[in-house]
Amino acid sequence: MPAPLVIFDLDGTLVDTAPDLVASLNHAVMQAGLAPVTYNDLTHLVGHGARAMIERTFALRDVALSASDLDWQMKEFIDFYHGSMPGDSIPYPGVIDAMDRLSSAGLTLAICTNKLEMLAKSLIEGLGLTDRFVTITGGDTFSVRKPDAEHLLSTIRLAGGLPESAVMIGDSLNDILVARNASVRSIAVPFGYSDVPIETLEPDHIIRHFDELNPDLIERLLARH
Ligand SMILES: O=C(O)COP(=O)(O)O
Ligand SMILES: [Mg+2]
Repeated sequence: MPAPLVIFDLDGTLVDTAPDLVASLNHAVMQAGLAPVTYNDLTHLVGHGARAMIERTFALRDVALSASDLDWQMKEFIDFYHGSMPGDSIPYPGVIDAMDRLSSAGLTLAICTNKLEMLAKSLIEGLGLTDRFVTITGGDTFSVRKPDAEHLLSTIRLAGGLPESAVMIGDSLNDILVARNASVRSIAVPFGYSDVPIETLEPDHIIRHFDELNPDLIERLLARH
């Protein structure tokens, strides 16, 4: 039986990336004449990767976006975001200690995010956290992304784990849905970028702070499987 595997979502779960996402998005869309977006807008824009975030921003402003404009916007967004990493993005309070507790107890850690894999890996590298994760997969790593079960199941396979001994931790609908679709236990956090109260997503468990994340909790959740 492989070691239990704890899989983190990235934006809004492991790292508070909102300031840099908003700044990079505005860097791109303001060049196209759009009014800047705010943190509150972000909860409705983030979740399906950069391309969807740009498309949703144009839709929010009721401005048409051609395929070539989208390519140009993507390049502006990615160059700005990547160029300023890690920027003002910081891991959420207590998450480093929580990862220490899990790793010390022999659990394995991975990341399953809808961010582009390259951006996710650069950010984690910039924060000095790369060595903590056995696998980091992004929205473009496979042909599908969260909430498609295969994104999570493939991440678990790459990490050498098993769905029945894995727990997914996330802040948004896609994270709880992908866990449910893959028959994997889920934990939700309330401090991320969900556009609805996380209780309504019906995760298996909710933690208010990473102080609550420990090997015992993971054991208990997996025992209920
Ligand atoms: O960047 C996004 O759109 C979503 O990223 P996440 O899956 O890490 O929350
Ligand atoms: Mg998230």
